[in-house]
Amino acid sequence: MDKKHIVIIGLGGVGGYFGFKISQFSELNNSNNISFVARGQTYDVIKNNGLTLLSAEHQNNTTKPNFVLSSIEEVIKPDLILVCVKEYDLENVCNQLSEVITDKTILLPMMNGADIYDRIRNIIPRNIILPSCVYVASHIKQKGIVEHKGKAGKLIFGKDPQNSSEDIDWVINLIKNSRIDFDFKDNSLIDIWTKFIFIASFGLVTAKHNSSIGAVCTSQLQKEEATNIMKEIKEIANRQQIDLQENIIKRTFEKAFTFPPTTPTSLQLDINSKKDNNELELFAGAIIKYGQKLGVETPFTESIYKEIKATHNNV
Ligand SMILES: NC(=O)C1=CN([C@@H]2O[C@H](COP(=O)(O)OP(=O)(O)OC[C@H]3O[C@@H](n4cnc5c(N)ncnc54)[C@H](OP(=O)(O)O)[C@@H]3O)[C@@H](O)[C@H]2O)C=CC1
Ligand SMILES: CC(C)(CO)C(=O)C(=O)O
Repeated sequence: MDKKHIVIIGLGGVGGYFGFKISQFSELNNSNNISFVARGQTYDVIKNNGLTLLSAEHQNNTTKPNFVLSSIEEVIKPDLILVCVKEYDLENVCNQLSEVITDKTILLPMMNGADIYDRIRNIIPRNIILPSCVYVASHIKQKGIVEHKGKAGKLIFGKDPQNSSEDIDWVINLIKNSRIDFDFKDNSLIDIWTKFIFIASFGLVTAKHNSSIGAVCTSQLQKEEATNIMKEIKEIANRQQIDLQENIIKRTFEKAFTFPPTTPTSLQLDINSKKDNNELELFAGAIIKYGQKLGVETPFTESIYKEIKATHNNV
């Protein structure tokens, strides 16, 4: 069988977890060519020491891919690209990717957000893009070293609505062989919005209070704030005929209870650690824009958006 060239862009929490599994499987079986694209210090560390994943799932916690590249320009004939960057880097990454992909390159974004497929499609009009969402609690411990906590990460991905008859069995097999917990759906839209309702509400509330997933489930105020945001997102989904479960809010809290209570969200970490960039626009900005477009009032999201902006100098 032909070896495939699989490229992972962004070796942070998500790329460092899912990309690690794909790379280590291919390394052990010599089954594919793997390239990691990392920048700055992350590039130096991975080039010299490989990528380290601290996780109860892996005794051997290092993987060395076939190639470590310091920029997307160096990517040659990729078959599959995992895009594992934060939303504020997405357009920059896609613009660079459009220069190196072939007609056959498949893109698998592993990101939060309800509009990721459309944003990639705006820049890359014809390739197969597999819409997805991921659940995993993992973060950069130090550059090139990723730490995973709690349950196994999960990937839910689906057919490209624009190219639904294309054969992507090899991608599904790759994910399966790499021992990634996954579901593959004909249509992954409901799953993407199910994740969005969870992460947008919990992300915004944990960011505002610098709290945790457990605190949003147990504090009366935080629970109420998250519920109000969820109601707005549910209405936005309804208007687009995305049939979220009737009891989605209750189910979302049940799902949240399955995380260790002290789990932070990535938005909370970024905002409260005063990083230069964060994904506030991916969550609050997107809800407000969808609301304006679809005629749905979003007062609770607007208010938390303003509060976070007013109280965090980095936003
Ligand atoms: N972490 C988590 O637990 C979860 C995160 N998500 C979502 O997944 C997405 C990715 O998040 P996460 O992995 O946490 O983000 P991280 O910030 O941990 O990692 C993103 C990485 O992408 C790198 N990067 C960005 N642009 C480029 C580029 N042009 N070339 C090479 N590397 C690049 C960044 O490099 P640098 O370090 O130099 O900035 C960074 O290392 C987000 O949408 C997030 O919301 C979803 C589920 C869980
Ligand atoms: C809550 C969590 C960890 C779940 O995957 C997440 O998606 C995030 O923090 O962005």
